Amino acid sequence: MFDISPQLDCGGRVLRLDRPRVMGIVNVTPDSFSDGGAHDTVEAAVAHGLQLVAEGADLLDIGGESTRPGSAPVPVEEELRRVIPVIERLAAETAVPISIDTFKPAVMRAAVAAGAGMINDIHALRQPGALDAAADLGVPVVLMHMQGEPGSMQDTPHYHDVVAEVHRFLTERMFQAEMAGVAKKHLVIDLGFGFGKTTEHNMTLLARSARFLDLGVPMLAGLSRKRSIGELTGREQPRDRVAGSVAAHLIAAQRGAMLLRVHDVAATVDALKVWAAVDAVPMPRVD
Ligand SMILES: Nc1nc2ncc(COP(=O)(O)OP(=O)(O)O)nc2c(=O)[nH]1
Repeated sequence: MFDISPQLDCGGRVLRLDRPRVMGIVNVTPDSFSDGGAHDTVEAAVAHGLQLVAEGADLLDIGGESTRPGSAPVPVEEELRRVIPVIERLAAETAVPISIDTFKPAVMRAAVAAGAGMINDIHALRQPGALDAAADLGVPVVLMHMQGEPGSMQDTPHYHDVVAEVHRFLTERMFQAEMAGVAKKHLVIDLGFGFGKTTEHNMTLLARSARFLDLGVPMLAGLSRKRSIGELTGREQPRDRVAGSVAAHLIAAQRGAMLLRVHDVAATVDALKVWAAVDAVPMPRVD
């Protein structure tokens, strides 16, 4: 139906998109909303990344700056200090693609030089220099929708039609990326759950996420342990939101997401195995 690329070439490490793939989150931050401080040393972050691969993660997403609502910006030198040693070690010690979760061009460039094979940019390459960096680096890049800035995005999110507005934004960012020289085969889109959106906005986007398949590129879904899951389930603590997160990501996969960005890899991998077994059952013949 849509000629979505069957794989992503992540700096020589190929990620086949024959089934939904699990992106394990490694936050090397003191203040990430769900696991801040748990892995904020090189050793702890590397150990956590290796653990996620052992649990079945198909790729890892390394982040050095929390983007939770109300988060404070991190200087580029500090972000580099946090993530580069971790990327170097994980790129050497595991064979899965490594993604860098950053919107700073300097961090993108240093991370790819250190062994990252994908850029995950919550600002969709809108920072000065980011489009050129992505074009120069020639690796897949995730373009995510955000309304506003992390510091204030959850104050009063408002849309006339959230699906149409997010679709328009991603269409425009894809156009800008391709005009700057980023190959379409390297583009991934992300609806940006929780980034300037109420729970109602998030659930509307999740329900209609198949609407975005006409953009012709893989879609990433990131709902893991987020506030909306907490609101729907009554689970105050992010670590208690595993079941709700797995349910949301299974729905995202069923509606076309090919990359699932999660904290709880083992639970997500298990859920996808059950889904795959059911999905493999041939449709009844219609004579
Ligand atoms: N592409 C993409 N990247 C993201 N990066 C961070 C977070 C926020 O989650 P987390 O990393 O767990 O928390 P924090 O930003 O506090 O480190 N969510 C997304 C997302 O939904 N999509």
